[in-house]
Amino acid sequence: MMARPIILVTGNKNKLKEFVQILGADFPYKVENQDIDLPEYQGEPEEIARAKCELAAQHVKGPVIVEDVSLCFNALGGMPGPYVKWFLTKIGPAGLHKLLHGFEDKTAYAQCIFAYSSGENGAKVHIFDGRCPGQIVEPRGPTSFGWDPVFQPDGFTQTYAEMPSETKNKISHRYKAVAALKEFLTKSHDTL
Ligand SMILES: O=c1[nH]c(=O)c2ncn([C@@H]3O[C@H](COP(=O)(O)OP(=O)(O)OP(=O)(O)O)[C@@H](O)[C@H]3O)c2[nH]1
Ligand SMILES: [Mg+2]
Repeated sequence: MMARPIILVTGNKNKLKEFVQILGADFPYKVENQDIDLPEYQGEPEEIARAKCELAAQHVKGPVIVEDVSLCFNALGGMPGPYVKWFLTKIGPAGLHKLLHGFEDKTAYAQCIFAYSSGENGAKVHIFDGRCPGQIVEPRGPTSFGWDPVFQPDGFTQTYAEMPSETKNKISHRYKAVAALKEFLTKSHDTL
């Protein structure tokens, strides 16, 4: 078994909390968090996650996981996408909803990409992509996590913010990506 813990590099406490809840107690590795502020490149979400993972591996010099999240509006060709953090800082959740004012199509998807590297020289970066389709609505519910109040997943009448965290964590973009990551790392358990 891998002797060293896997380091999840993120500065976002809400992401970390959900990651730990979703991962559960039956994960065969020890995971620790390091809050390293990594620069994020521009580009497609997968390229951003890959570059972030390579930088994290250089810092940690061991096994790392990074997460990059996008909120993609279909009417805007996928924007704000990976730049949603900056939109959120400047215009807040209500502003995100207003961006779609002139568009009939309010559909969107939340995308979570995990990238894993063993941290060895030249190691492959493995990508795990989880998506949840939904709609952008007027903000409803607690404002403790990002754009949760404006994202209503398909099949639900509540926004992510309004639903219990156990429900969000069973259907979310993050749930789907963590499930794929967990399956990969659990299967590799004897070889890593
Ligand atoms: O309402 C939300 N529900 C979620 O499930 C969720 N997951 C991420 N986010 C936000 O979307 C942006 C992604 O940017 P991001 O992936 O670069 O994250 P970050 O910079 O905060 O952390 P990190 O890069 O250190 O890991 C940031 O504003 C995050 O707060 C979410 N908001
Ligand atoms: Mg970030």
